[in-house]
Amino acid sequence: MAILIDGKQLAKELNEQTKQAVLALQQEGVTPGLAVVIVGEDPASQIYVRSKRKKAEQLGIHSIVRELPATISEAELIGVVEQFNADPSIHGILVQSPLPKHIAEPKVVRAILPTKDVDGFHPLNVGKLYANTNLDYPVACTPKGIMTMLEKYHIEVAGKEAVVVGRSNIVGRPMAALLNNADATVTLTHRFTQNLSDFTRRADILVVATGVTHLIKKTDVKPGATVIDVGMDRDAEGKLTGDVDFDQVQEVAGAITPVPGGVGPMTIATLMQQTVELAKWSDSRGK
Ligand SMILES: Nc1nc2c(c(=O)[nH]1)N[C@@H](CN(C=O)c1ccc(C(=O)N[C@@H](CCC(=O)O)C(=O)O)cc1)CN2
Repeated sequence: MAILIDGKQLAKELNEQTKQAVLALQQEGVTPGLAVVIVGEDPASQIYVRSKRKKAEQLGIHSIVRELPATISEAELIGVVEQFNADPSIHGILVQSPLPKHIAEPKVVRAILPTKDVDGFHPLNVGKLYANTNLDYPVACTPKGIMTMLEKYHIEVAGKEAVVVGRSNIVGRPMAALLNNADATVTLTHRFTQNLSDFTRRADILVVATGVTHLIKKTDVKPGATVIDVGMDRDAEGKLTGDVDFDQVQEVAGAITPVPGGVGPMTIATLMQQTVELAKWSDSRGK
């Protein structure tokens, strides 16, 4: 039976550390500030944004949520981002994804100042991640949170074979880069990968982020592997579930994350951690 990687508990611990870091910064006269922009009324996005606001408030982070109508133009949305770029009380800005179809998400992301890009999606920060520089820069929160989970559970990465399923800009691509930077041998698979199972069965660390309910079964997993499920799917009864068939896979995996209570809570905790880091870095630059 696999070890359960408890994201809820880890997030609690990380949030406590963040709370202490906020207090320390406040003693230096800096209150970290987070601006969250949400466009339209996607119910899941509204839940995530509400959780971000609530967590920021609990940790003493100044937070602004800007709710905009689905009809807003790309130029108007970029205008809102630019206002936050110029606001010295804001250290981290994020635009909740997905955006309505008429708005080009990459254009909006490029409008965020790289030094306030708390999601780590700006091409400059993505470039730093791929270049594996030792500079301070933000990284996409879900993969960064997963690296924290691996570290906290003492799961070795260097020299291991890691397979990432799904190549989104939010999870798959930055996840592969982080694992590569941590000296794993990484394979990034996607919807055109033939014989997916041939790859997943080689993985010591398997990260699955596809949005396909229960894509990964027991026979797709190497015995003893660490399995990280980033899926946020609904089953036939509307119950939240993942991309991994948890009941089956836990019988063979060495360690596994549940859904809910795995990666999700760590995404928000990492966002808070990174808001504080951006505030620290901006303070050290004298801005
Ligand atoms: N700008 C961004 N947009 C999106 C991101 C992101 O990192 N930046 N990630 C996802 C959504 N997301 C955060 O924004 C997110 C998803 C899920 C959870 C979470 O805690 N899930 C819970 C279950 C919640 C539920 O019951 O519905 C869990 O897994 O336990 C947090 C954040 C896409 N958009």
